[in-house]
Amino acid sequence: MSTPALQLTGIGKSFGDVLALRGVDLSVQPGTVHCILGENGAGKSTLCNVVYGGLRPDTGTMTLAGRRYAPGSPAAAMADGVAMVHQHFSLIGTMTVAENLLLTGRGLRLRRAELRTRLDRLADDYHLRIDPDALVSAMPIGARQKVEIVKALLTDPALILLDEPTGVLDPGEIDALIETCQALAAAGKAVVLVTHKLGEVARVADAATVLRGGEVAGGGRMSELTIPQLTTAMVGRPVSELGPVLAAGVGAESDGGAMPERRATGPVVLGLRGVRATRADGSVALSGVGLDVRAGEIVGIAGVEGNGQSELVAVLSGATRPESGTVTLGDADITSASPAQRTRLGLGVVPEDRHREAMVAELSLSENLFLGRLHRFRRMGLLDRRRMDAAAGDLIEQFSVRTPGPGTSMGSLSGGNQQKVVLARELSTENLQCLVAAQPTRGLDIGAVEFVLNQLRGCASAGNGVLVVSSEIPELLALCDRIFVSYRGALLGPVDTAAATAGQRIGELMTGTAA
Ligand SMILES: Nc1ncnc2c1ncn2[C@@H]1O[C@H](COP(=O)(O)OP(=O)(O)OP(=O)(O)O)[C@@H](O)[C@H]1O
Repeated sequence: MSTPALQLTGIGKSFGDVLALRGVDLSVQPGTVHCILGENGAGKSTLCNVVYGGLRPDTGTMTLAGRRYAPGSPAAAMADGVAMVHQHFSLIGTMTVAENLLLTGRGLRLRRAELRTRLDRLADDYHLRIDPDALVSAMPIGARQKVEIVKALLTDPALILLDEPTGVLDPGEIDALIETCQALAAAGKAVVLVTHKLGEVARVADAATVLRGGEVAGGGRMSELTIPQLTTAMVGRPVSELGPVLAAGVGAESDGGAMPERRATGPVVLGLRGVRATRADGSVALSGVGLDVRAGEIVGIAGVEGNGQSELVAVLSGATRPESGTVTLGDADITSASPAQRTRLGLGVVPEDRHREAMVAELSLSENLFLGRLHRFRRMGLLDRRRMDAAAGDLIEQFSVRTPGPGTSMGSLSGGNQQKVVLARELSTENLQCLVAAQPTRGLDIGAVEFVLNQLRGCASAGNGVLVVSSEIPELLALCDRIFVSYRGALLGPVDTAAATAGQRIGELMTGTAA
């Protein structure tokens, strides 16, 4: 075996009382893709940030290509040949791709013409073609992700860390990213890929390491490992106990039982009639959409990113006012209602961009759980924090949020745990009639995905309507009574989810190749 591109020995890192990493040993070979797996809060991002110089480890040592390595900052890590693509995007939306890259490349003294040559080379070598003149805010999420990767590669790193890059991508974009990772490894670079998706691990990893509670819980070369072994190390229980959707995802049998059967017999709780909306650039986002969601049913919306799904959720949440058409919740016309009024009327919304739209990083977990509902805990004008924290404690336990307690700041939770908090809040909306959930399982570990799917089923079984917008077709098929496909601002379908060909039919509608 050659000298490892990266070697970690006994790395430990705490945040106050939270031991995020304990005694982590890791060896990444050059020319390989090394996947890091683990439940939400297992320490994956912390590990990447330690290697990238954003965090200093409390214990342990690192070597890079055999040389002692202790970066004091990301700039120092970059100078040593390490690059990182973070979970959250860092591009400036009001600037073009080239402007963003030149800003990053300042330290490299890149000139505009030289940048174009470099971009052409990266496009050829790593399947990363991007339009330098495109305005970032107008680009779909998958294209922005590519720009983030290009930005990281401009320094020609020997080691590149990708922290959950595929969470926001659709299947076609994931295929492209996998090709990029393989091309990077073929060029001799070491790629560290954090992911929750075991299908990707099976396709792309040469080696894998599982973190659990900040410790290495398993891993090795993929030629000597199976996906069910990795899953067991990750969740700490046998794969046979996973539910059917997830077991299928890891290629295992399950005794998790059949899907519950439900009938859509209730009244319409959420209704859209002739809803039209346009984007900032004047293009049509929703072209007269009509949809009914009934009490007790789960309706799914699939679609390739950029076909109107995000705008549909924005219209439902009250973030965007439609140009024409109506939206009703139960008997109430909520077309012009504010987000807060919608919450009071019983609409729960889990937006796609939770980080920006659904949480306040500086506030505590408790405050985030009861945002807009603090009146419940007021007594004679004063906030009864003890009662609020106790109620938060119940939700934290119910949703297995990994945190020291309800007073912890929301921003210090791991990405997946932040998401669980938003779900917990919206599912516990008072007088809930309908829940709208955009990409509800994005960024969650497989145990948490199973939990969320069961919560959504439970929400419908309790007599609420549920509308799920997701790019995860197997999850939609396992969950929904009816599925529509969002295509160029219209809803196509519904697709009969009981039909054996449902998945194929959805794929055809998504890509516009349906007869
Ligand atoms: N800046 C911080 N301050 C306090 N605690 C932190 C901070 N960053 C991370 N943590 C804690 O360290 C632990 C590990 O978090 P980390 O983000 O590394 O997990 P992760 O495996 O990347 O999770 P996810 O899959 O949800 O993104 C968590 O308990 C998290 O709350």
